[in-house]
Amino acid sequence: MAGYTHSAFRRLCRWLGADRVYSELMNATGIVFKGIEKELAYFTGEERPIHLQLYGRNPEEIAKAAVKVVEEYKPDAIDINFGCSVKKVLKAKSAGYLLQFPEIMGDIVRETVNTIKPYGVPVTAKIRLGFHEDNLEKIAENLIEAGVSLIALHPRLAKELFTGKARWERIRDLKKISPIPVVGSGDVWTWKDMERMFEETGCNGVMAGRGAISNPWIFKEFKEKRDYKATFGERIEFLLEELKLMWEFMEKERACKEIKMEAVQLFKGIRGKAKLNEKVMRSKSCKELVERLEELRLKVHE
Ligand SMILES: Cc1cc2nc3c(=O)[nH]c(=O)nc-3n(C[C@H](O)[C@H](O)[C@H](O)COP(=O)(O)O)c2cc1C
Repeated sequence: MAGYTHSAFRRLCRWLGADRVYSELMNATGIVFKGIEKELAYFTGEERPIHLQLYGRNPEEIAKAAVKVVEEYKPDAIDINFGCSVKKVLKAKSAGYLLQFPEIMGDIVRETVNTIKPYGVPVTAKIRLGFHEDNLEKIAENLIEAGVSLIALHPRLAKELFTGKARWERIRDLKKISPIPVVGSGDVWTWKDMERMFEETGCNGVMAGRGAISNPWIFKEFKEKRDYKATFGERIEFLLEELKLMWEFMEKERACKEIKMEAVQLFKGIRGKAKLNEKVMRSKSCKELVERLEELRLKVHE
């Protein structure tokens, strides 16, 4: 998930029980013309299996970007994003915009599958139901015919963004017609939602999105089949650990800015979150941020 699920966060999720992870989406045009952004593509062996995710508009360009990424990073799969519907990508007529054109989606997958075949890396896709209207069957047919290996479905329309409810029954419909694995996404807030999605849809995998950002312990909960409310101290430890891991591949001050977004998410379930957010957000330098987090950690242990 853009802005959150870099290598550091993914490693922590794997340690907490996630079975596989996806990178943030990366722009194929940027990769072809400017090179790969290390902060987005970087991962360690502990994260495997990992899908590195691309988005774009032009089949040849996406295939070219895929070759670059595969040669340099050797991911377990290349995923193509056809779901993102933020203004910037829609303006570029890419990602979620393409849900209106299932044939082009098929062309993109076919070109990428054929181009990276010699490397033995599968191509997967992340989709929504359609753009203005639900076009799932047509989209799935084109992707499957083009050789996609797995489809992850967030069953909302692109124009709906995150409004309304994810229509899980459409994950079940896709599963019924699909000869390849189907992963369900959408409104998975607790480990019980994960269980329910498996049961109600018959899907092969469940993808935790926003629920994992505010509660990465969701994976541990699912594995252990029990509620686990992480303490305040554990949340602070998580942030300090994440920051330390981020410094491996991200400039120090930048990492400190980025981690603040995750802090806000992790403090959601905590009493006195407004004060905490202020304390963390107001820190003006990396040094100050770390000092404040360390201080909060000590308070817990007092
Ligand atoms: C801030 C944010 C960033 C996201 N970035 C990505 C992304 O880079 N790639 C992707 O496939 N999905 C992305 N998603 C969509 C999620 O993967 C997921 O499909 C969606 O949030 C629905 O699941 P949820 O209700 O469990 O969050 C993003 C969602 C959010 C809220």
